Amino acid sequence: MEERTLDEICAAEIVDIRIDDYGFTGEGFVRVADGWMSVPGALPGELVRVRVSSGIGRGRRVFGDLLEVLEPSDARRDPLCKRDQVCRGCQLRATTIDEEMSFHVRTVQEVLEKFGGVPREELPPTEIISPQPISRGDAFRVRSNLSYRCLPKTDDDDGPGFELGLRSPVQDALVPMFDCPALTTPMRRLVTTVQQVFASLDEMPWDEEMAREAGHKPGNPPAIRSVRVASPVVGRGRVEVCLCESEDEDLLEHAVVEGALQQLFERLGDTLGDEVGLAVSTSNRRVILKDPERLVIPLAGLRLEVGYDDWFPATLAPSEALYARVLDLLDLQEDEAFLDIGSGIGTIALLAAARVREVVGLDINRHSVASARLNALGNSLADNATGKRCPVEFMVGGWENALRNLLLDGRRFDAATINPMREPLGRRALSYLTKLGIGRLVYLGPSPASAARDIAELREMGWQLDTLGAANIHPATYHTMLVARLSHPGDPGE
Ligand SMILES: C[S@@+](CC[C@H](N)C(=O)[O-])C[C@H]1O[C@@H](n2cnc3c(N)ncnc32)[C@H](O)[C@@H]1O
Repeated sequence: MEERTLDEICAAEIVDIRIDDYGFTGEGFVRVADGWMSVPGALPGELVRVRVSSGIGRGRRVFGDLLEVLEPSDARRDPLCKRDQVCRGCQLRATTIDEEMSFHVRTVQEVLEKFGGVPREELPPTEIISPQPISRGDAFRVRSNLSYRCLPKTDDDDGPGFELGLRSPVQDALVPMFDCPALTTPMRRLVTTVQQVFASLDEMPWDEEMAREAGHKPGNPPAIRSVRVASPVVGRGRVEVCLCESEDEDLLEHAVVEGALQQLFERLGDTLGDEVGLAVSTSNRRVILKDPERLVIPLAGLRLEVGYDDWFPATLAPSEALYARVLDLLDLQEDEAFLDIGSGIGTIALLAAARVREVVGLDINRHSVASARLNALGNSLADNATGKRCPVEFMVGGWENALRNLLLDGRRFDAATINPMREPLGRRALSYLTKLGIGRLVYLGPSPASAARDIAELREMGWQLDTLGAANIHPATYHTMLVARLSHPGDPGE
């Protein structure tokens, strides 16, 4: 606890301060006499020298930039990244693996106490779900969204004329990603190739700021907002050039046949290998410039095809560890029916199919449901022991409607998974679970706070929280996947 007030700290500009704790996003956190201070990159227990970098904001909080660690924590390690201080994409890169894991465990326990209404003494122990072994040098990310910026060219400047990378919260620059330690080797190679193609252009394409200044009018050159890159395997991947909004209805057609972008697409088309797809898109349209249109990712023994509109995991080995543990927790039996709620491209449903009698997946994204159906056809879903193929069905629908429709159709299930994005499902949707006969549930929550809110609702409906886990699916970052197994004794008369 820091005894100075926020006004005193702001007036001093540079302060030496002791970090109390972590904030929710992995930053160092200090309780001040009349508020809070957040210091990204500082660890609990450390004495650090900080430059105040913001005024007193909402919730009486100020931010500080870490200038020097005066007394380092035992949990501090070499971040193995030369851009750690300016990038901030990996908030836990300078901590030991043990510290990183205990951060995830704390996150899960804190949200359940705060938003889930579960007293600390009633929480089951929290297990860590992570690839084994994991080391500081492991890189896992197989997709990334790179912002684009055109740099003003001056006569005496022979720089590249553009930046492609992550927006830095610390400096006015994009952090290049070709040597990012979070990216897998296939990703680094593809990012390097894209970077080289941009560097070879005679003229740099417009960026978002140029488009904004020119007013998004028809006739203005199409401008690039970002470039999405994904590559799970060396030589296989896809590149999507995302354009800024414009009033030009034929923007995509113009982009492909005119000006600086035409050269970019031609060179990308010539340079990217046969198994790397290329597309150009605005927020509501996409043109495929080069096949393959679908990306194939090898995951947990499955061959999964992914369209441009599908969500798919950003990491492979950590996700495989997660899915393996989820299947264990479900404890599926061969005469059971299983429901995958938020099935995406079908991964959990297809993994469960080898163990049960019947599987249904549901998702609001019709593109993902189409991909999941394709993936059901493209993978062997037969039970190893009996050789019998389990019927797998995927349906399009929002949580509440889809669950109600299943109920109206007289469908019944024994076990389910829920894997939303970052929003809770809410009470009404969750109330259908027991009506559908579901007695065992594994909740995979990418937003631990939202998951905890749903768990609070479930507990009020008589569900019991059996086990808790913290999955480290984005190693070196603060992102925690909350994994909870719940069970319900069943409603008499249902
Ligand atoms: C994190 S992804 C999970 C995908 C899948 N379980 C997997 O592991 O590959 C979350 C999924 O929830 C779906 N979703 C989001 N909101 C939804 C809603 N209201 N109703 C149904 N599905 C929804 C998204 O389309 C997305 O595919």
